[in-house]
Amino acid sequence: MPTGTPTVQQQVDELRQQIDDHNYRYYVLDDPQIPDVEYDRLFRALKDLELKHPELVTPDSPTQRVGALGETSFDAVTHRIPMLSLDNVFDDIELRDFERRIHDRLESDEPVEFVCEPKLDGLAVSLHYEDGVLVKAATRGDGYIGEDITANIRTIPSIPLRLRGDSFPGVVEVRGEVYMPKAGFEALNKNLGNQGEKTFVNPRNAAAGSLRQKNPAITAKRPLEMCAYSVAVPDEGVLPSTHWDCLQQVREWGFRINPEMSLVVGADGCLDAYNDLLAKRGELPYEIDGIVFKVNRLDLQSRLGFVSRAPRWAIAHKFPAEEALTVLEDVEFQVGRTGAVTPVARLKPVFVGGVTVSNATLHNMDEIRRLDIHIGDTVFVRRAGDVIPQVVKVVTEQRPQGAGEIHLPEACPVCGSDVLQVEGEAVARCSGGLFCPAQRKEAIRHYASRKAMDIEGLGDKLIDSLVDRELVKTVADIYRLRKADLVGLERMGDKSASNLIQAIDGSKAPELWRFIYALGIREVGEATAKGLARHFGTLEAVSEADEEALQQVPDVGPIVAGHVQSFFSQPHNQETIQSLKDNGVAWQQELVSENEQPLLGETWVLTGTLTTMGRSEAKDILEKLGAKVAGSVSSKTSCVVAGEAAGSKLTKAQSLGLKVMTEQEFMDYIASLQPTG
Ligand SMILES: NC(=O)c1ccc[n+]([C@@H]2O[C@H](COP(=O)([O-])OP(=O)(O)OC[C@H]3O[C@@H](n4cnc5c(N)ncnc54)[C@H](O)[C@@H]3O)[C@@H](O)[C@H]2O)c1
Ligand SMILES: [Zn+2]
Repeated sequence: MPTGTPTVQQQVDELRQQIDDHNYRYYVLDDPQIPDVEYDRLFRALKDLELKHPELVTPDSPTQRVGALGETSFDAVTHRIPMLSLDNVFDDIELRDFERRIHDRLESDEPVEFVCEPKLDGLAVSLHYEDGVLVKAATRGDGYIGEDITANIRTIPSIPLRLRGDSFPGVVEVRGEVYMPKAGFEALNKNLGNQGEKTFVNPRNAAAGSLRQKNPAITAKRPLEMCAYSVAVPDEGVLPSTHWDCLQQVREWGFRINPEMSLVVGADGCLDAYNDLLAKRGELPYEIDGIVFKVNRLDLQSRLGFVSRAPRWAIAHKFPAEEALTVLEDVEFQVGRTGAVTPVARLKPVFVGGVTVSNATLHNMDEIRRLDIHIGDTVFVRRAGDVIPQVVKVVTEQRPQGAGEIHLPEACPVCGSDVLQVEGEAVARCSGGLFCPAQRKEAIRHYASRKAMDIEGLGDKLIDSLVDRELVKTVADIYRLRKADLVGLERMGDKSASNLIQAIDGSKAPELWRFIYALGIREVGEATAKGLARHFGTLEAVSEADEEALQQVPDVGPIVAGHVQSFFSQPHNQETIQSLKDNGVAWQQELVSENEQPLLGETWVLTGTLTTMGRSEAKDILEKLGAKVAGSVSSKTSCVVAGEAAGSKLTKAQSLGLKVMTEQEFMDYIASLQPTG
């Protein structure tokens, strides 16, 4: 085999092979292996070679054909008029060339009027109506033969099954784009992701994949819409004489046409329309990949005619690509202000969506597994509008040998505390809580908040400055602040600094529940903090309690118990609590006061024989706790205590689905409401 530079023929063959493969994956499988920019590059390279060597052009070259048609489960439909593609321009020079070619062909310098239409990113369909009734719908296929997707098309609400009015010709073909709006695409992908299924790279592939389902019932559930952009009838004389007016006609028949269309004159008008639409791109509820300019007069269109795969009277001006190929160089884990540990992709910088992107979110470990992403992988990055760039696909075929697997770190990269992944929850979290610097600002805010330690004057901005200047690292540092540290920060004067020092001093003796709440233990809100304080009475007792003991507290289940335990098992947390004590923080021991009535407003019923205490004793206890004790069961009953040989009241309570306690459960419950020291 001769080595060295390949011959032109070899280069052409190689490009054709690649393009054919990509066409198949894109049009038939709806699963592209490269982003469009990469594909366009290959296509241009082939076109350029064929331009320089016209003798190498063959009729089956991808430059001479559109789309692709593979094995399909749909019936074939031959298009009466071929469904062609559009030629592209990528800048204003190429656009002016397009205009010049039109003037040359028409042998006239008279300004040409163009209809400007958003280039919806979906797939083209052809819809046939006979006597106003939809009889056949087809995909573009290879431009000559498409797939019969009538049953699927019928599920799309914006497509009329019957034309409106009575002014339509007997035979009508309407063409347009079926697409999936952005919101529907995101919801669909989220759903597919949750079910562990393969997601779509972009709305175009989602639309194509959804429309070409074997089972139309699935298509019916997909959020597809359609906009019409052309019409053909056997006798063209019955149509208006311009493209613009034809579209108005199609609208009257019941189709949606795109509201962003405009009518302009010359390449200058086209460029203005391009810039206007580009500026709107992010706000549109659907995705567009460019703008299409079409000569408005139909007589001029027929004089201009077609080249092999596209009309000469229309051109697509492409927008900057929103997807690009790059390499995942590393994955770092970031700790958010709530402790969420999220993987961030470090990418080889790539220009996409109008900016250079070098980071992308990977969301969580589930996403990493779903994408099957490894360090060193070639990936699709997508940046649509102002949305954070995302890795949407991995080209597994290009994975280098020894590509690194990605693991969730065991320790928080910021504070070293354990990282916990709770079962059933997608997000992993640093367990350092209050004492993880990444979470510090948020934690300090919480600590100082009104319901917690209630330190007046310690506001958000001041906390930012204190943490940024490293004057405060843990909450214990708050108590080491001096007036001199504060003056000058956030416009803090002498007086307000003194006030704050006083407020900090005044916060040193909180109720126990406030202190527990202030620690910011996950899922321990005000009510749970109160329950813990009341049940255990001291912080030591809370911190030493095992999960079983913790679950004795009302509303504390295994998850909250786990959070409490893991918080107190972290040495950092114990150190900071000690440091708070050393700095004079002394919470009050919890004492249930005589008139505290946790069961206020509740109605209880006692039934059957109680063995450890008499009924009246039980009634006394309940009433002291604030409950009313009633003699009969109703839907308003809060709880029924069923002693031995309980009878009809118990049966009734069960049939009403009321809360029922055995005597032992009742004893445990009232014990949990009373102080234990
Ligand atoms: N990534 C890949 O592997 C891969 C493979 C093949 C093709 N592609 C991409 O597909 C595109 C080429 O495909 P194509 O031949 O369908 O051409 P095209 O998408 O560039 O243009 C033609 C299509 O534009 C659509 N369109 C949207 N709005 C329109 C309007 N107002 N008027 C007329 N048409 C409108 C129609 O569906 C029409 O078929 C390129 O963007 C290419 O990058 C990508
Ligand atoms: Zn941490």
